[in-house]
Amino acid sequence: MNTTIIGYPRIGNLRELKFASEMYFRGEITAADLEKTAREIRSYNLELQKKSGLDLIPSNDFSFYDGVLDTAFLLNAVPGRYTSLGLSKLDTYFAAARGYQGEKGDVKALAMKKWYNTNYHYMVPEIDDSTEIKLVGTKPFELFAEALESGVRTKPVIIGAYTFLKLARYKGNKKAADFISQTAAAYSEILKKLCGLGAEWVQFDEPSLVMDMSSEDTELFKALYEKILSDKGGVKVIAQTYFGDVRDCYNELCGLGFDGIGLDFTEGKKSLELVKKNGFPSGKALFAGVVNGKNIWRNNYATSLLTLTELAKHTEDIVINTSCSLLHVPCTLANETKLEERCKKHFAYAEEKLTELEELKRITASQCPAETEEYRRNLALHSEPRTGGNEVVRAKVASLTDKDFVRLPAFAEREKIQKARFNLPLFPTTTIGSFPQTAEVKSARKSNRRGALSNSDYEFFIEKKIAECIALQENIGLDVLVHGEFERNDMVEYFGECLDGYIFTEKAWVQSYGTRCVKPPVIWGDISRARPMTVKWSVYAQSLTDKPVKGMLTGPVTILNWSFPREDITLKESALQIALAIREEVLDLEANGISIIQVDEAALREKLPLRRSDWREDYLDWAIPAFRYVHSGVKAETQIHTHMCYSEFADIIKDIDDMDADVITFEASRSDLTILDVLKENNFRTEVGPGVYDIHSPRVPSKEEIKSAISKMRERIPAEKLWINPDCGLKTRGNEETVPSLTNLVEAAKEARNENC
Ligand SMILES: CN1c2c(nc(N)[nH]c2=O)NC[C@@H]1CNc1ccc(C(=O)N[C@@H](CCC(=O)N[C@@H](CCC(=O)N[C@@H](CCC(=O)O)C(=O)O)C(=O)O)C(=O)O)cc1
Ligand SMILES: N[C@@H](CCS)C(=O)O
Ligand SMILES: [Zn+2]
Repeated sequence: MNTTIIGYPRIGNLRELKFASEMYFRGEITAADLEKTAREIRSYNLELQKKSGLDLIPSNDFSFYDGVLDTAFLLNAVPGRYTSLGLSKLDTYFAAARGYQGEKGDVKALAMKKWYNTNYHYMVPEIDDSTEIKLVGTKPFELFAEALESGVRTKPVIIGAYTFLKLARYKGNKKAADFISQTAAAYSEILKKLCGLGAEWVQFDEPSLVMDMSSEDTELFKALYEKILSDKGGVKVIAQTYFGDVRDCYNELCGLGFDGIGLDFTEGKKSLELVKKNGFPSGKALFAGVVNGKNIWRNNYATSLLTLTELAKHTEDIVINTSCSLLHVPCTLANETKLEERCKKHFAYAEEKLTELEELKRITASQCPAETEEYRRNLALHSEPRTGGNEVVRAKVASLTDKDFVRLPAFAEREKIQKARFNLPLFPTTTIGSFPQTAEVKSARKSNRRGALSNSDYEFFIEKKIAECIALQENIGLDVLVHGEFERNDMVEYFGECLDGYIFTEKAWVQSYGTRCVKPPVIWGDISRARPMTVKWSVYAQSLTDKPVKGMLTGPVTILNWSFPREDITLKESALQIALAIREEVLDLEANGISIIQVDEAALREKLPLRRSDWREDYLDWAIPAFRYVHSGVKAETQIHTHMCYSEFADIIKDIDDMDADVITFEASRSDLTILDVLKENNFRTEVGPGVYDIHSPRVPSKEEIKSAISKMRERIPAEKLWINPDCGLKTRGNEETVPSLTNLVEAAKEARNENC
């Protein structure tokens, strides 16, 4: 059996691409400097994969921002508002990714959405009636040629035609089906060009095939590939799926002219069953995703071997693969200098997963796989008992009953009590929590970690930042304040560091979007709250002002979803353990005089199963109760907020209402406020603050722009339920953007208030 991977992380072992790109954005380096860093990362990754013995190495998995955006540029699906700015190719690309505000114009970024069930985000291509899809880009060809020059005939990786058309947003009357001919022609041309350059295999990523598919979807998929594959020249094409199984189109997939089919045997609940029941077409290669591309635990060779052995009964041509791109795991364990060996030996990041593939290859090639050294070592590792059990926590979770998940009195009564208590103006203004994590804040934290800044000096520094933040918000005139989250490196990692049962890493960075990375903490054992985590900071902030300051927590589902989870207990069990800990913190904040508490569930939607039939049992039936448990013990007059960003909420809007928060703030501005109609249609009960401007872009929104967003909101949301706030936290912004943006926001809210009188 040969080996391959679907893609490798592109940020660099020490986030070199992030730092170079951000320097480029600040005008500190040239485009050529940035390109040089990019080339170095690609070359390093190529050599590493070559050395690991990987048989088929991907190319074009590199991106300056996002692979879907790259595909839009490749296919000429770029709105005129970016191309007409008259910027360089690279700057036009970044304008679409981040928005542009400068001497050449003022344009918002493309919408950004969660990439299936991951914490990676892609840029949503926009297609209108005048879009002409055709091959205009050169990146896959250049990167193939670059690798070939280094002696590697790579497997170019491109987002597939079906997935591309499914992910695009259609702004005119035309729909995906109207673009079949153009798109197929462009993809055929890509294949011909790659073939001409000497490619043997090309991988088309088609994760949309693991979603529920209507008959129209199947038709679209077939129509595209019947055309594309009818004219592919000598190159072999893989349809690479991931994040689930292809139960709705397995037969169509097998019936089309692909040379390879990539299936996910980690998350694909029915992948093995599909092959066993339907067989696998002869003459095609099965790319078997058995090494988990999303989690950091060492592969269990016994389990993988079992799958591969089963598959071998149906096909001789198996390529051992990862379950998805390694984009979703950190680069290398080599930089984890502080992780205890007893833990580290259970971990495999991207680089170590390459070794796992090589070992699996050796094991499967052996006459007696179970006798091989690699297999035995792996078996011993997986047989070792883990420490970290907490019987008290387990017993508490086991003893929860229905009434623990119900907050009383009911929403309507609480709403009245809270209106009287807070006496806020119409359209109260607030922010989502974080204020700019400036270089000053990051470097103070870094000094503290290194021991150069004492704990007391660091705490003094954080207090100073909180005081500045409260004064700033009072000056601007916001109604409900926040402490600014300066003490946090990240809204999940911070809690991981405070909770027992977690371990955290040093350099395990994973790309979240563009240049932004996260370092997910690892759930090692049972979770419990060792000590108060946020009370000190919230109480200090509240002591500085008469306005309410929101206590700021991350909810259990988000903490779980943005951590590397355990695989030895269920997600539900971990979520409830975390919920116990966060509930203790909520009650502690309340007992210490904090009257409004925000529990962020930014990632609630993220791990919603991709197939509707799995939604309730596999997820919502425990995720919504986990949140409800966190706040069911607070008094009626304590106001509970929650916040969500970067997801489609429409189809779970009733479940979101059922979280029973008093107020929810949503990401909305990058999605053109489409959520508003859904709120209206569903008679949404929770008070709501749909974001009035996009914080992930450096643009400063004008007062008029914010007023226009508020007007749209007022048409659909009862005035007494509407809050005014940005889309998400301000941590990625600078003060120079934050202050004018919030000033405009408060002015716009005031004007709207006056108009309402
Ligand atoms: C809100 N979002 C979040 C998601 N996931 C999370 N886990 N957290 C989130 O907030 N998903 C959806 C959205 C959008 N996604 C993101 C993801 C990441 C960021 C972000 O701002 N990331 C920062 C890193 C944050 C962090 O951990 N900072 C640390 C370390 C800082 C650092 O890099 N230090 C350097 C030196 C820096 C210097 O002084 O120059 C070093 O140690 O070498 C910290 O602050 O201590 C990023 O920069 O990528 C936002 C939204
Ligand atoms: N309170 C967090 C939520 C981000 S989703 C913040 O403001 O950064
Ligand atoms: Zn957010």
